[in-house]
Amino acid sequence: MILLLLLPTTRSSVKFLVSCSNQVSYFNSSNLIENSEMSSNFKSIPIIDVSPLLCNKWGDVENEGVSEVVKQLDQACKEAGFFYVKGHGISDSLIKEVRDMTRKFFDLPYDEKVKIKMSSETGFRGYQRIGENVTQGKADMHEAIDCYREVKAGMYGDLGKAVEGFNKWPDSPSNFYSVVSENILRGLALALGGCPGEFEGERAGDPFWVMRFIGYPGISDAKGLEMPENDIGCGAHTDYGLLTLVNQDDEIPALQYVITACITEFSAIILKQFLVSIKCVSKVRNQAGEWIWAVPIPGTFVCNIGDMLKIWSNGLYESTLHRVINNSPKYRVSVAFFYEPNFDAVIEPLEFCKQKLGGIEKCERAIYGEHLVRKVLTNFVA
Ligand SMILES: N=C(N)NCCCC[C@H](N)C(=O)O
Ligand SMILES: O=C(O)CCC(=O)C(=O)O
Ligand SMILES: [Fe+2]
Repeated sequence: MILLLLLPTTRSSVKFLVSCSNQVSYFNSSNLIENSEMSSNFKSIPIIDVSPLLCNKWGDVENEGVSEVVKQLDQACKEAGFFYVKGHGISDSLIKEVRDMTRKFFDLPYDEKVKIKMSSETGFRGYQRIGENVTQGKADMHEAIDCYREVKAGMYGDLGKAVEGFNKWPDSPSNFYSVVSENILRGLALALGGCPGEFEGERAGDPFWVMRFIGYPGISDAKGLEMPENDIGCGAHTDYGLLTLVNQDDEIPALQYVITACITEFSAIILKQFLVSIKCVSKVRNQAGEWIWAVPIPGTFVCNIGDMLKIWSNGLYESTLHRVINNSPKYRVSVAFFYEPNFDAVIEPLEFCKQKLGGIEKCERAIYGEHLVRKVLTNFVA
């Protein structure tokens, strides 16, 4: 399958995205013309076929297919910071059905939607209106339904009180997503140099999963494509747990990541000049990063690492900064599944990850539930 998309990014430049069977590549038109050595500014985002992880019985980790995926996962986490997942075994029709039912819900009149309103009384489960979620001090242009692993009263003591409650939405798709996530995590455990079961038991044997059904309004026709990119669907953030799988609408590029390592092949000066030349400076997060569109590839999930895997890996894997901007006139839906540690798990750099960095502990310890509750309590307008 070859898919070619032209994305208008700024007035003076167009980004080409080419997706073929195992990678998405992008390059910038202005640079292409000036630079005959195309390879130096050509980067690719891997599409990883995780099927060997899903059919593995995990007794035999020497399996050739598994080693190959593990290598790809390791490279993707160290270089791009996110990747596409295919070969996950979830049918195209189910993936689409989940988005369709989400779209149907958001199509309902506000009075209907608000019947399953999220509040502190529901343990932050349920519907939140456009602008209710706040990121970096700004109201986000999205509405959503949040579901969490259900928590009975008293289950996690005082810390768990904020998230006690039951879901306001059927949680059945979470079972499928859990199986895929669990197996990708086994691959990541191997990639880091541990055993496949590293994140089971007390660490993430009872994952505090989260599922968000999200809707992003399109820009109105009157504004057109010249609208400045300030209507942010979801501001720049990292995810909180282990790994995230995003089921995003086909044909609407809106999710963007910062690539942290890939760009080290350019010198920072050349990169800066290049970004100035395409008037892209405001999008730059740091010297080594630019915003990259994670264009939708039907049948895949976009996967990124969260804050807790960053700590467990001692910073070998970064929790990748990302944001959502829906510049299209169409309403966009996505369903994000977050595979997280146990609510009460203590997270500190794993010994074998510390060894890889000369025995130095690069990340501070955390308790997952504390991290989550801190986020949840500050994520919404009063
Ligand atoms: N990982 C999760 N649950 N994502 C929810 C949206 C992230 C944005 C949130 N306001 C924030 O600032 O984190
Ligand atoms: O809608 C998306 O593509 C991503 C959503 C996201 O990043 C989040 O909810 O944490
Ligand atoms: Fe996110």
